[in-house]
Amino acid sequence: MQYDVILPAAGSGKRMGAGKNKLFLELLNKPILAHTLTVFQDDQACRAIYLAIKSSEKTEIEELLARYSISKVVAMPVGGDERQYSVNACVKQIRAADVVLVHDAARPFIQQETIHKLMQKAATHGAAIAGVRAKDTMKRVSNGIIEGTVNREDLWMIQTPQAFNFELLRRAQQQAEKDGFLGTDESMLVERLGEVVCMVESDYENVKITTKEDLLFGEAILNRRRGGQQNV
Ligand SMILES: Nc1ccn([C@@H]2O[C@H](COP(=O)(O)OP(=O)(O)OP(=O)(O)O)[C@@H](O)[C@H]2O)c(=O)n1
Ligand SMILES: C[C@](O)(CO)[C@H](O)COP(=O)(O)O
Repeated sequence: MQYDVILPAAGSGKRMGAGKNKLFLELLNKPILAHTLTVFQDDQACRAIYLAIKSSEKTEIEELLARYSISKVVAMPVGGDERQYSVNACVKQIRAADVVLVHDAARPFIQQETIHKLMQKAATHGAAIAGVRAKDTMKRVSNGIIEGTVNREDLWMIQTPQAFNFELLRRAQQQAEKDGFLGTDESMLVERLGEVVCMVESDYENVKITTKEDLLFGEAILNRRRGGQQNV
């Protein structure tokens, strides 16, 4: 079984505060984007990569693909002002596919085991997303006042990849576009169609590099993996 992957990489990295797209920041002397691309380049189950980019970064990304021998990128559409629009720009480039994964390019630590579980679940159930159980108590707050505590037993922190039967993903994106609906992940677009979305437990290392603290965590993860240290 194979899958195609959409990697939205057209963000601005505002919360990182680096003054540039955070995906060009390096972890152990390799750009975050290169780390993420390498995961899918090295996965024999990955047939093709669709990469949403900023038009101003096209040359830099082409140089990065050459430097890291990334040959599976088949399209680099220009992304939109919102993550959802960047993903949709890639969806519109795909003529036909069975299972398509959507994965934040800012999540370089995804493990192949999780990817393959998602691919298989989406093939049989239509939609499956990665996540981990909430570790902190979650509360609703209004104007600085606690309104209530959410039952943590049912709460998951959602990640990517999010895997879909391609026709379902395309239909969900088309309906959201028609309705002017903007979500924060692809699962929301499928949920609003009334379709079932399955949860696949990922791991706490699959963080999205968002603020500068995540860079410290990320380098620690890579050092541990390179050192082969399991229980650190
Ligand atoms: N208009 C956008 C916004 C985000 N992304 C991508 O979606 C992923 C997750 O988005 P996020 O972590 O929010 O990245 P940024 O939007 O760059 O960060 P910020 O919100 O801090 O600006 C990233 O790989 C980012 O490049 C994208 O392709 N197009
Ligand atoms: C898709 C996502 O990574 C799931 O947690 C998250 O919603 C992306 O949010 P962002 O603000 O676009 O980074």
